[in-house]
Amino acid sequence: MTESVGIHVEGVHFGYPGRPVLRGVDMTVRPGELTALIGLNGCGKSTLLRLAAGLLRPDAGRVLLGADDLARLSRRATARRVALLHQSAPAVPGMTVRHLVRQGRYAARGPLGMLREGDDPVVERALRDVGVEQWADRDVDALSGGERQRVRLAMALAQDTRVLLLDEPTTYLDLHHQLDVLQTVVRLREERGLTVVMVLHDLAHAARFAERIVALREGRVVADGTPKQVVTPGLLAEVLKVAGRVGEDPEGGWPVCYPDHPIAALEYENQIH
Ligand SMILES: Nc1ncnc2c1ncn2[C@@H]1O[C@H](COP(=O)(O)OP(=O)(O)OP(=O)(O)O)[C@@H](O)[C@H]1O
Repeated sequence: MTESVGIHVEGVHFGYPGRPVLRGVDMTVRPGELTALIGLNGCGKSTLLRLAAGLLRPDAGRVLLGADDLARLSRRATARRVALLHQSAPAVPGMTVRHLVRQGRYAARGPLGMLREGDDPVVERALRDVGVEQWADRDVDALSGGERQRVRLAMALAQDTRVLLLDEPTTYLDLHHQLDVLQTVVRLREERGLTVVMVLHDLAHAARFAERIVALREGRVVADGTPKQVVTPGLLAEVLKVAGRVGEDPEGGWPVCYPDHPIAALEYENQIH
C-alpha cells in the first residue's frame, strides 16, 4: 500500500468578492483518517473542500497535503494528489459512463493518454468499486440522479489519489445506496489507506461512519474530535440549531441524535406564548 497523506489547513482565510467565508480555519486530517465536515448551509464547508483540492487559493494561511504546500503545486500535480467529488456537476450530453469515469485519468495520463483506446485497469476498478460497471456503455444523461451520483464518485476514484474529498456524496441517493456508498468509502479507506474528508448533512451518518467530526460555524471550526466527543446536545443547539437529545447506539456504540425542534422555531414559539 502506498503511504497515506495527511491534510493540514493552517490559519486559512477566504472570501468571495464582498463575502468573507472562512475566518481563520485550522484543521489537521491525519493520514488515512475518515473525517466528516458538518455545519449549517452556507457556513463554508464546500469552500473549505475546494481550497483543500487546490481549486481556490486562500487569501491568508496555507493548505498542505503531506509536506506539499498546494500553493507551490501545479493544477496537474495537485490533481494527482487529491480528488474532489463536487456537490453538483454540469450535465454531459452524449457521454457514456466509462467515458466520463475515464476523465478522472486526465491528471495521471495527460491529454494524449486520454485519447488512447482500450481499457484502463484503474477506470475498470473504479467502476467496480461503486458497482456501476453494468452501466459502463450507457449514456450518463440517461441515468437517474442517484445513478449519476455514483458514477461521479467512480470518476473521483479513477483519479487514484491518496486524498479523497467528497462534498455530500449521498445526495440524490435512497437510504440503501447512501449506506452502500458510505460503506464503500470506509472499505476503500481501509484497503487503500485513503485519507477522506466528506461533507455530510446527516449527523447520524457522520457519527456512525466517520472517525472524526469537524464542525464549522460561520467560517470557523467550533468542534473537532471523535463522534463521541463532538456529538452533544450543545453541538446540536449551537452548530446545527436544533434542540435534541443524544443517546448511544446499543450495538455500535456511536452517538445517536434525537432532534426535536429547530431552535428558531422554539424561540418563535416562546415569543408568541
Ligand atoms: N462562487 C461563489 N461566489 C460567491 N459566493 C459564493 C460562491 N460559492 C459560495 N458562496 C457563498 O459562500 C458561502 C459559503 O458557501 P459554501 O458553498 O462553502 O457553504 P456550505 O457550507 O458548503 O453550504 P451548503 O451546506 O449549503 O452546501 C455562502 O454564503 C455562499 O453563498
